[in-house]
Amino acid sequence: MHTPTPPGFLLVIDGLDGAGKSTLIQGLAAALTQRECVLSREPTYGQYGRQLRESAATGRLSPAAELDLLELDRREHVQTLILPALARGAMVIIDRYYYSSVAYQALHGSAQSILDRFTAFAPRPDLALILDLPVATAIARIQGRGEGQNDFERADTLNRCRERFQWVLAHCPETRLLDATQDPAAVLCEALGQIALASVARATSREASTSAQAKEVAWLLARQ
Ligand SMILES: Nc1ncnc2c1ncn2[C@@H]1O[C@H](COP(=O)(O)OP(=O)(O)OP(=O)(O)O)[C@@H](O)[C@H]1O
Ligand SMILES: Cc1cn([C@H]2C[C@H](O)[C@@H](COP(=O)(O)O)O2)c(=O)[nH]c1=O
Repeated sequence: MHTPTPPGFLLVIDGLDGAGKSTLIQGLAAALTQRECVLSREPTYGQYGRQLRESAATGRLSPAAELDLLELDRREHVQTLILPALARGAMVIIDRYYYSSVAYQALHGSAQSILDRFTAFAPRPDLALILDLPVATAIARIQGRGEGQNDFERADTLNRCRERFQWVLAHCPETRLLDATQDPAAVLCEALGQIALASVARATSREASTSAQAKEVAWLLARQ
């Protein structure tokens, strides 16, 4: 006898500022109509996330304070939105996750230690697509939106972040590189293909993944 279908599917879209994450997520939400889709982003618009967003415009916090606020924000996000949505079987699509912390905050510390800090309480995605593109292209897109660049969006910072995303791709098996220089329709098509592959992989290892993810969700819920 089969165990029940695993609950939920956690999809993360991550990458540099201006890579096209929001554009891709809009396309995915329009295409993925078969099941409940919950869209979210980090930093969130909760109390801690708003403080982080304000600091990007008004002056960066110390690295330690930034990491502490990110942890508070992510813990609240996991507890109030991500785990409940996964538990009821939704597809949760997040614009940025702990890969961004490794990319941006690891400028001040080891990538592995930051990854360990967040994987200790935040569920591992079923699939994380890292949108990759040259920094000059990302900056041109940011400028094309008619916005100024904030402190996170300078070329030297973004070059180091791009290298850290390569580290993430090499160390996190659920991540896949997506060539973000393609036109938006091609990016969407490739993303849908990756989601289909990840869904099939889960369906074929149904019993193992059921117990693994269901246990992880239950364990994380119990610890909140
Ligand atoms: N594949 C693409 N090709 C060309 N332009 C794109 C592509 N995807 C998005 N854009 C454009 O690039 C700009 C940045 O896109 P978008 O806001 O989706 O990026 P983002 O990764 O969400 O950025 P941020 O992290 O800064 O919020 C927008 O003007 C968007 O229309
Ligand atoms: C999750 C997360 C985000 N950041 C930074 C990266 C971006 O510059 C901003 C968010 O801007 P967006 O336009 O809403 O994508 O926050 C970070 O430094 N660390 C993180 O973990």
